[in-house]
Amino acid sequence: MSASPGSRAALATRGPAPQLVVRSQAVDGVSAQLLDHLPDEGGLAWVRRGDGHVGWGVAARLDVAGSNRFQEAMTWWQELTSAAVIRDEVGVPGSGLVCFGSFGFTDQDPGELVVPDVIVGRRGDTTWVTTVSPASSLGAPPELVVHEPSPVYDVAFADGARTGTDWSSIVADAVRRITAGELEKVVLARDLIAIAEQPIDLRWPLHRLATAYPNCWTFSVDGLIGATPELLVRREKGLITSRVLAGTIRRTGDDEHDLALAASLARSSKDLEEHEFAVRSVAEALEPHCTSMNVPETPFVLHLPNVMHLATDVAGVANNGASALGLAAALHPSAAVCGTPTPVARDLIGEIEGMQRGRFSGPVGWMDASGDGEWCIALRCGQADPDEPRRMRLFAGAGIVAGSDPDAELAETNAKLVPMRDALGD
Ligand SMILES: C=C(O[C@H]1C=CC=C(C(=O)O)[C@@H]1O)C(=O)O
Repeated sequence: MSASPGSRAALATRGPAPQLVVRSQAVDGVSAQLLDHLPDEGGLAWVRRGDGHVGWGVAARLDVAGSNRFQEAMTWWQELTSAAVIRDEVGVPGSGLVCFGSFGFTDQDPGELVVPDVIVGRRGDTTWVTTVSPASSLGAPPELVVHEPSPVYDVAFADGARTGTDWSSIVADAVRRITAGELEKVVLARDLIAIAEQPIDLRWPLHRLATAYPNCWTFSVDGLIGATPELLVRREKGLITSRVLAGTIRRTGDDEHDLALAASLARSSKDLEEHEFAVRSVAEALEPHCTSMNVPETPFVLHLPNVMHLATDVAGVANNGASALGLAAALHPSAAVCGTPTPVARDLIGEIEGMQRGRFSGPVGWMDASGDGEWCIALRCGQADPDEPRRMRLFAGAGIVAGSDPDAELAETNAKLVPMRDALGD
């Protein structure tokens, strides 16, 4: 599966939203994994523990950038869904009309919403197919075929915008500026370039990510693929949830030692401080949208195969009609990917990080016609190069506070790059 170079400009929808006819039907006897159904071009995916949905084709698409991007996307989706004729015979989250989407970290980084022609979804024992067609040409549900991805061989990795040593020195600079009182926390990121012998079939790393990181959300949207552990926001039937992560320790592979490390993470004042900034930013952004909110006082330790994180699950009851995307817009950028205070951290990132993040650390997810959906933060991910299909940019960042050690932060970003490196066969 390639990223369909050039699709961004060619398929951009700027005029009135098209009128779509949508039908979701349950299908029996489908035992293949959702990702197995992805064709070799332009597939979309959102999978966790075998559930989720995959899609292909483009029934409608909006490309957005600029300070009004979230509002533009919401208006487009509102118009598209109100004009659509939807026959949903399944009635579970993800059936009916859905779009996949991703947004840049900054206003200038482009993002998109995509409605596929075909969506295959699964929730527990229910598997369904959704077809989306223009009103004039109602399509029949396709035969579900299993496709084999091509293995990725001989991947070489090279520094991206900065060497590790240079990146550590900008972390040291950030620590000085935090100590001087300019700000409290900033999240700094770096990139790594992966170059394979042959064009990269994105389905290969996607399968490996979904297998190795079943508790993460494995995604593919327009050439951005990854397995993220951080749920920015889910809205489902009036319930709003968010999983906030910040504060990290590497795993060693020795279970007993890792348990001791988890205990030290839970006591680390530097990590607890870093985590607290992130929780506060999420709680403050969600508060106007919730009647009652549960924000646990103490984080738990989330164990992933490569790292452990301090984690807090925030929950609330929606008190207004804000869609999942509206909530994601209110939350982005949280202090898990930007810092505190947000504007100062954002400026510092622009000043010293030395690279364009693109859609890394922006919202990535999906939404249905009622506005329910899930938006995660695009972490542990890579961006396929639209001009060179053998190449991907991989990303990782780390939260910097007054007590941060630049070498330890560099090691942390290396641990966060492991999922994508392994998925590409390193
Ligand atoms: C910015 C990243 O992680 C964020 C999410 C979890 C833990 C983080 C940390 O401990 O620094 C970061 O805030 C990344 O994975 O690239």
